[in-house]
Amino acid sequence: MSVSVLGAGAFGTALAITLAERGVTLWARDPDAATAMQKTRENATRLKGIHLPEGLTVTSDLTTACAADTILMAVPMQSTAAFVTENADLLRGKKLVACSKGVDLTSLRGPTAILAEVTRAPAIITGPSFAIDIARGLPTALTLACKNPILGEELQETLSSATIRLYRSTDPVGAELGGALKNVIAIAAGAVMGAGLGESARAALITRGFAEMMRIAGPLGAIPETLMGLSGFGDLTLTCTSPTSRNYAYGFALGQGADYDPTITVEGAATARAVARLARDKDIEMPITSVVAALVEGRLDVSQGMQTLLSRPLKEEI
Ligand SMILES: NC(=O)C1=CN([C@@H]2O[C@H](COP(=O)(O)OP(=O)(O)OC[C@H]3O[C@@H](n4cnc5c(N)ncnc54)[C@H](O)[C@@H]3O)[C@@H](O)[C@H]2O)C=CC1
Ligand SMILES: O=C(CO)COP(=O)(O)O
Repeated sequence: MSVSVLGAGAFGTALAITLAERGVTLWARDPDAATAMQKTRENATRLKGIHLPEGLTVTSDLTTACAADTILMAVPMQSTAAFVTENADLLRGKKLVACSKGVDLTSLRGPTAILAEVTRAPAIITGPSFAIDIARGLPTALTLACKNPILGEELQETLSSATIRLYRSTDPVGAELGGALKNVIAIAAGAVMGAGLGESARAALITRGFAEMMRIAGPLGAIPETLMGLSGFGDLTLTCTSPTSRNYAYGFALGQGADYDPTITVEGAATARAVARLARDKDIEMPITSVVAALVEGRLDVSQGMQTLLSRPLKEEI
């Protein structure tokens, strides 16, 4: 099975590094960046100081990259739909594995629904994993979800490595929702810490945020229990507690009233807005997600957001 990774950001590059032993092609859209990476054996903008092993070839030629039979899609969520439409002929019928986390703001779809336009059983790799940890060869466990159990097993074999342990699932919708929704809660957790509201408040937000994740999972077609695994609870734990997370760091900046570099990928910002719409359409209560959407859109500040959450009517925990 030949493998390519599309998208030479931090995560795409990290995944390609782990697959280099078996041979892998990494596609970067910028020809100059691709040439520099191939020559210097480093992705200096995203993973400075990490060596790109010999088995990893970088190209900006998409046709060459898409000659592989298995393709990992690591372009950010909000660019995925346009990318798939533009390159449908190259992607059609391939074994496609989504690697992004989020919900498309225009169509309100997750990555596997978008990939399903061009392939029958799209898979997803998701779970607690900072790109830098993967690139350094630190141990990581992730979920590999695919509706087709035979293809899921094949991908699990191909994409596991000495340091990445992949657990199989046949619920790609649940796996992708876990990864998408945890980023929204991570923004909230960061905001609480940035505003100095304390670790107890953060623990409450993580727990009530997880309740929201579970509440919307079933109505969106997921098996809710999937979100109790690596792709949901696991990634929620990592992202809500680490300043390495861009979503957490963005929330932290909001909490402090500080600026945040708009060129940094923060998937939870658009996803909060998309999920708030889905929740409204389906009449599902998601107060934390709604507050994060309002923070991102500048309709509330953190103290107003917290007041909104605290002033809700008292209720049973479940
Ligand atoms: N960085 C991390 O630790 C992890 C990231 N992810 C997910 O991976 C996805 C990608 O994130 P990162 O690699 O971290 O982002 P990044 O910001 O490091 O890189 C994004 C890359 O995508 C490229 N890109 C942007 N728009 C594009 C388009 N229209 N066509 C082609 N290429 C395009 C950019 O040039 C850049 O190289 C996100 O959904 C993120 O949630 C998942 C797990 C870990
Ligand atoms: O998804 C991630 C870890 O699993 C990376 O999180 P950030 O996108 O918030 O940096």
